[in-house]
Amino acid sequence: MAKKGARDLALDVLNRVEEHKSYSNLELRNVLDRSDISSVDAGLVTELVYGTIQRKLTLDFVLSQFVGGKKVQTWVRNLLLLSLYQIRYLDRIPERAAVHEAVEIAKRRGHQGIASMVNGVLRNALRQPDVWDRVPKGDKAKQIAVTHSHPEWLVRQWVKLYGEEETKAICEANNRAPHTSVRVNTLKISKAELAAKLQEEGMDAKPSALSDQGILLMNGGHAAGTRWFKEGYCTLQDESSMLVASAVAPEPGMRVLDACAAPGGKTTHLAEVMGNRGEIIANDVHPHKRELITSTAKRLGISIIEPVVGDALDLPDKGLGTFDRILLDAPCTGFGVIRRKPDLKWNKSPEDVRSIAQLQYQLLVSLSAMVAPGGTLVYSTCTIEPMENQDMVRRFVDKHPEFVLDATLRDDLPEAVRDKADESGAFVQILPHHFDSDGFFIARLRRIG
Ligand SMILES: C[S@@+](CC[C@H](N)C(=O)[O-])C[C@H]1O[C@@H](n2cnc3c(N)ncnc32)[C@H](O)[C@@H]1O
Repeated sequence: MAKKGARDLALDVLNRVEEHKSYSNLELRNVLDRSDISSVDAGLVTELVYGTIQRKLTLDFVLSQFVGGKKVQTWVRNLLLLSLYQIRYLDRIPERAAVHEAVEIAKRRGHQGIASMVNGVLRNALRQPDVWDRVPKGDKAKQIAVTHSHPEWLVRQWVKLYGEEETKAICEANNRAPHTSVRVNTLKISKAELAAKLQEEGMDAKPSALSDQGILLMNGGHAAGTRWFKEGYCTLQDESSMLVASAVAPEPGMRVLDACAAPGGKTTHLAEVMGNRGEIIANDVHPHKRELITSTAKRLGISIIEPVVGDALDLPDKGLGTFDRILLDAPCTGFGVIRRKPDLKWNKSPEDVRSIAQLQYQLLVSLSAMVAPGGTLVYSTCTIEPMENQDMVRRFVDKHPEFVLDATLRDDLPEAVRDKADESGAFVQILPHHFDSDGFFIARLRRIG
C-alpha cells in the first residue's frame, strides 16, 4: 500500500477522534507513532488536526452553504473540513494543491462519485470567497461564535461577563498559536546567563514581563531538545503558570503542600524559590503521574519534594500535620488554555462547569483544615469561569471566617500584572489576550493567626 501523506494521516486522526470520542492529542500520537513520516510532515499533520478542530464551527458554517442538509459520511465531511481549513488559513499551501490532494484521497478511500462531489464543493468554495463573510448579522454573540469558532453558549456567557469587544479578543487569542516559554532553574543558573546561552544557540530568547524566572522563545524551537533542558537548567512552562510561585511566596525551610501537583510544574518552581530547602509534599490522585513529578524533580536537581498519591479530599485524614503554605492548583474546565487544547471548547458543557466547581469547593474546604495559623492557602485554575474562580473563593471566605482574602497578593505580583488584580487585591484573573499567555486565575487567602 502507498505510504500515507500528511493530509491522509490528519484525516485518520480526525476520524478517530470522532469515532472514539477521544482527545486529539492522544489520537495524533497514536497515528504519528505508527507512521514513518518525516518530522516536517508530522508538524503539518499536527497543524492540520489542531487547526481543523480549532476552526470547526466556522468551517461547518461554510460547508453547510454547499452541502445544506444533505447526508455526508463522516470521513468525507472531515476531508472537506480539513481542505477548507487549508484553503482559508494556511497561506503556504497553494489552494489548487489542497483541492487536488482532497480529490485523490476521496478516490482512494471512496469512489469517483465522492471524488467529484469533493471537487465540486471545494471549487465552489474557491469561486465564492465571500462565503466566509456571510455570517448572519444582528445577533452579536452568534456572530462572534461563528466567525471565531467557539461554542455559542460559551460566547453568550463571556459576552455577559466581559462584553462583546473583550469576548472577541479572548476568542481571537484562543485561535493564535501559543509562545514557547521556559522557566529558569535558579538553583543552577541565572536568567541572564541562560538567556545568553540560548541566544548563542540561535534562539530568540527574551525576558518575560510576567515572571522573574521566565524566558520567551520568540522563534519557537524545540526547547526540550536542548542540552539546557536535558541538564535541568530550565522547564517548559507557560508564563501565567509561573505567577503561582509569586502568589505562594514560600520561604526556604517552610512546610508546603501542593495538593494537585502532577506533572509537577508548579511544585518544582516552589522548590526552586525555596532554594531546595524545606519540605514539599506533592500529592496527586493519579498513581501513574507520580513518576512525572519524580523525574522532573530529579532532572532539576531538587531533593525536597516528596510525591504522595491520593485523593486530596482525604489528605486531612493522613496525619500530615499543618503547612505554612498550601497550593490548590485545582482541576478545572481549562477554558484559559483553549489555544493549546482546542478540543476543550467543544467537549465541555455548562453542566461540566457546575460539577467541577462543586469538586473545587470541596477540595478548598478539605485542604483549608491543614493550613497553619498565619499560613497561606493559594487557589489557582487555568480557566476564566467566575463560577470556578472569584465566586467560589468568595463563597468559601463567607463561610470560613478563619480565612481572609489576602490583599497583599497584588504587591507580590510582577508590576506588569498588578492592574489585572481585582479591587480586593487578593485575586488576579489573566485573560488569554492580556499577555498572549494562558488564561489563569489566582487567589490568596490567609488563615488568621
Ligand atoms: C491543573 S492540574 C495540576 C498541574 C500542576 N499543578 C502543575 O503545575 O504541573 C490538576 C491536577 O489535579 C489532579 N487531580 C484531580 N482531582 C484530584 C483530586 N481529587 N485529588 C488530587 N489530585 C487531583 C489531576 O490529576 C491533575 O494532575
